[in-house]
Amino acid sequence: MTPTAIDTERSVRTSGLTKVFGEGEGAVEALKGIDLDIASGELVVILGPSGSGKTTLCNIIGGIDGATAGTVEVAGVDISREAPGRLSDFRRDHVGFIFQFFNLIPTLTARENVEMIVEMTGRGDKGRIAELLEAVGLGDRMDNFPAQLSGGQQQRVAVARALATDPDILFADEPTGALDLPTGRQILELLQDLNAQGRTVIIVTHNASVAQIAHRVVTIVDGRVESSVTNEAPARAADVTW
Ligand SMILES: Nc1ncnc2c1ncn2[C@@H]1O[C@H](COP(=O)(O)OP(=O)(O)OP(=O)(O)O)[C@@H](O)[C@H]1O
Repeated sequence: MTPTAIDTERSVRTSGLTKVFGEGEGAVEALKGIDLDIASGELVVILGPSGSGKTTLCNIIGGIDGATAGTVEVAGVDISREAPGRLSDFRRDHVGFIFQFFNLIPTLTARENVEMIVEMTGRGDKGRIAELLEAVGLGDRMDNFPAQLSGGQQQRVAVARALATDPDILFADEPTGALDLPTGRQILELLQDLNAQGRTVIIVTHNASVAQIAHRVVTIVDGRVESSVTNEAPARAADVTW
């Protein structure tokens, strides 16, 4: 599989993005003026050491958190000054999240975990849930609870759940962090396939090997973009090792 061609249409643009947590002496300036453009259909890996601001950046682009200063445009919408209610509409309509520890509801089956998102958001098609779970390789495990599934299988449920609302942009925060190498690699293959189908994919990680599959690697250090490097020949996820 070859990674998808990049559409020139812009998916994300941040300008002077700043985030300060807390006030006074205890204030932490997590982002110190981030200027970043991500094209529609790009697979971007955001790399950086622990505490550099990766998750904060992702949360603001994804509409989970607000900025202190600067602007954030996603899919043509300036979300930096949106009220919290409007931000949740934006998330529902445009964004899918995949987290390191899966964040599944333990008392719901794989199928019900995905169904819940469709019900909550009013987006997506309940009739497509079985198809989505099959597409992530869980056709025969749909009626299992999270505790009956391996870590990799749980992460697949999380991917299916993120896809259920048909988002424009998929965010994955350390999607391989809790997984062993073969299983983590399978999740990366899944993300690379979804990108090849045209979705913008943003992966946050401190695992430098994951960067090999990216069209572009953005390195964040101490709340600033240290570098943005285009990868002329992204690796196939199946070939990545760490
Ligand atoms: N809610 C918060 N309140 C106060 N400080 C915060 C909050 N969230 C993050 N921070 C601080 O902001 C800085 C950036 O944190 P962030 O989680 O974005 O880093 P990261 O690069 O994702 O780290 P990691 O790889 O460890 O997850 C850190 O100094 C962190 O302690």
